[in-house]
This record gives sequence, C-alpha cells and structure tokens, in this order.
Amino acid sequence: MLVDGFGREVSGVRVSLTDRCNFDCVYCHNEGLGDTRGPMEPADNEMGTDDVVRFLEVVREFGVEKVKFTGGEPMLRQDLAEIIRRTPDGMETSLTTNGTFLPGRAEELRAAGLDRVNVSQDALDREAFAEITKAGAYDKVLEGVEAALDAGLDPVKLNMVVFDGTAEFIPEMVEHVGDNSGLRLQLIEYMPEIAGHPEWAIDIARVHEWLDERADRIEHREMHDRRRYWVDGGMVEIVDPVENETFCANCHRVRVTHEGYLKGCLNRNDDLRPMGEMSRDEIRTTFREVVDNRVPYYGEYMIRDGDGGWEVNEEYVGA
Ligand SMILES: Nc1nc2c(ncn2[C@@H]2O[C@H](COP(=O)(O)OP(=O)(O)OP(=O)(O)O)[C@@H](O)[C@H]2O)c(=O)[nH]1
Ligand SMILES: C[S@@+](CC[C@H](N)C(=O)[O-])C[C@H]1O[C@@H](n2cnc3c(N)ncnc32)[C@H](O)[C@@H]1O
Ligand code: SF4
Ligand code: SF4
Repeated sequence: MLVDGFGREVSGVRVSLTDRCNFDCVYCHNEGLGDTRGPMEPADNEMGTDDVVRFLEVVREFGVEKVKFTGGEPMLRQDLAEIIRRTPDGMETSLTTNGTFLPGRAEELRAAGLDRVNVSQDALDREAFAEITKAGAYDKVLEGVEAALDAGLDPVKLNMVVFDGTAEFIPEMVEHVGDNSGLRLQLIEYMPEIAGHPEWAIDIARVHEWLDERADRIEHREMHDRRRYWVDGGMVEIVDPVENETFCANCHRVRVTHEGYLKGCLNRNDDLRPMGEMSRDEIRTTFREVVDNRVPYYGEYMIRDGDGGWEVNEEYVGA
C-alpha cells in the first residue's frame, strides 16, 4: 500500500462518476468541486467505463482495498452495474446516492457485486426534505432505502447533513435507525469550505454531547478517528471533518473527479492531476505523485493563525 509523507496509507479511493444530479441540495459541495450541474443527459467529459475499470485495476495493484462511487448522482450513470461488475476482486464496493434510482435497480447493483450503500436523507419530513433538496422525491428516497434493504445491501447508512436546516430532526432520525435493523445513521457536519454559508453550521460538539448522554456504547473508528454511538439499538456515526486535525491525520482516501483528475483532498482543487490518456502507466505514475503530494488539510495545508483562526500554510501558496 502506498503511504504519504505523513504516514497515511492510501487504502481507499472515491470515484466521482458524474457531476450531474437530479437534485439541487442547498448545501452541496459536489465532493469538493462546487455546485452540481444539469442537464441530466450523459456528458462527454466523463470518464468512460473502461477508464474507470482500468483505474481500479491499477490502484488494486497498489493494495487499495475499498472503492466508493459517488458524484453528483452516480446512479445517473447507466453503466454503473457494469463498472461494479468489473471492479477487481477483493475490493469492498460501496455507493453514496440520493436514493431516487434505487427502486428497480438495487437488485441489479447487488447482483453486480455492490456490498453496501449510503443514502442521503436529511429529514423524515416531506416539506423540509423538499426545501433542502429542491426536489419533491421524498417518497422515492424512502422507497429507495427499502429497495436497498430488500436487495440485501448491508449496511444501509442514512447520510444526514447536520446544519441549521436539519438539526431539529436529529432525535427522530436517531429513533428511526433504532427501530429499523439494517439501517445506520451518519450525521455529517455541514462543511462550509467549498459550499460557503458558514452561518448555517451548528456546533457539532453539542451533537456529540447529546449522543454521549444517551449511548449504551461508544466506539472509535480508525478511519478519520470517527466516533460511533449505539443508542436504543441503533448505530449513529458522526462525520466531523471541519477544523479537525485528527480527522485529517487519519484520512486514507484519494479521490478521482468525473473527468479523470486525481485529487488528494476533498477541500483542495489546487492539487488536481490529470491522468492523461489513462494508460496503465500514466495512472500508476500519477497515482504515485498524488500520494506523494497529499497532505492533511487541517494541521498542515491550513494552520492556525495568531488569532486562533486558520490560514493557508505559506509552503502551499501557489504550489
Ligand atoms: N472533509 C472530508 N469529508 C469527508 C470525508 N469523507 C467523508 N466526508 C464527508 O462525509 C460525506 C459522506 O461520505 P460518504 O460518501 O457517504 O462516505 P463515508 O461516510 O465517508 O464512508 P463510509 O463510512 O465508508 O461509507 C462526504 O460527502 C463528506 O461530506 C473526508 O475524507 N474528508
Ligand atoms: C455530494 S453527495 C454525492 C452522492 C449523492 N448525490 C448523494 O447525495 O448521496 C455525497 C454526500 O455529500 C454530502 N454533502 C454534500 N454537501 C455537503 C456539505 N456542504 N457538507 C457536508 N456534507 C455534504 C451529501 O449529503 C451526501 O451524503
Ligand atoms: S443529491 Fe448529492 S450530488 Fe445531488 S445536489 Fe444533493 S448532495 Fe449534491
Ligand atoms: S485531508 Fe482532511 S479535509 Fe482533506 S479529504 Fe482528508 S479528511 Fe477530508
């Protein structure tokens, strides 16, 4: 496995298959690239099926163990099942989706080799859902979650972005996963770095405290040092990357944009590297370079200024 200059092994890759989406969530960071884009017709700037598969075959040579397909909305790709089917043996395969296309397709993805899925669901409230996603597909998402469970995808994690538009729904979401075996909840701290609107953020420490008081058991995941709480039979994980040096120190993933650029950190777009024509040699060389150059965002790329805020480390300005 390749290791970067900060001792972080690269064990996973996150492949953005498209930046198109059928939703327009108010907070969307589009995996670090900014706003998602319509229309929903296939776009010719996206990596082709063979390119994605070749990339996965090469990183498997380097011992990468996990792949996450994301986007934009990855299920807009009609070749998703083929990509999953052709993903090298031995790689855990997961998908993060808004869930609307899972009804009728979850079985096919499971049969192709998909291990598990994360479905974004910010609220159990139709109106709040419509307001956040700018889409009226609430029932489709719930159907999508059911379809994923019925297909045997395990676990099915619900991704809920915690910000001032959703915080009030946390208790019922926690109860919801406690009542439904097979479901887990990921509370994702709102990240303003790419999406803007820092005023939407809420103090994630309060959510930790709230869960801490109710949990029967608490566990730390090695990846990102994330905390998991067991509450009334349900599992709740907090994803809290904002200004969190420990999270970044335990980051083991390299990203790929839909256009085939390697990206060492979600929050940076000054380190993108194209993989050229995507030959195996070009992929190998670029992957090595990206791993060599990746640095923890908080604690290295961003450092504390004299006033307790954050500033870009001079070493990386214009690098
Ligand atoms: N800053 C930062 N945010 C991340 C990172 N990984 C996940 N996140 C946040 O969490 C969101 C949801 O991540 P998912 O794609 O569902 O996957 P995950 O929860 O990280 O991974 P699994 O638990 O393995 O399924 C991302 O879109 C980000 O907002 C990371 O490495 N850095
Ligand atoms: C960019 S979406 C791509 C996959 C798919 N379209 C979906 O929504 O699940 C991946 C995840 O990022 C989360 N996300 C998007 N913008 C965010 C932000 N500003 N802060 C925290 N999480 C965010 C979404 O809620 C979703 O769970
Ligand atoms: S569904 Fe996912 S990609 Fe689409 S706008 Fe919402 S968070 Fe962004
Ligand atoms: S270095 Fe930090 S901000 Fe960048 S992707 Fe890793 S955890 Fe996220």
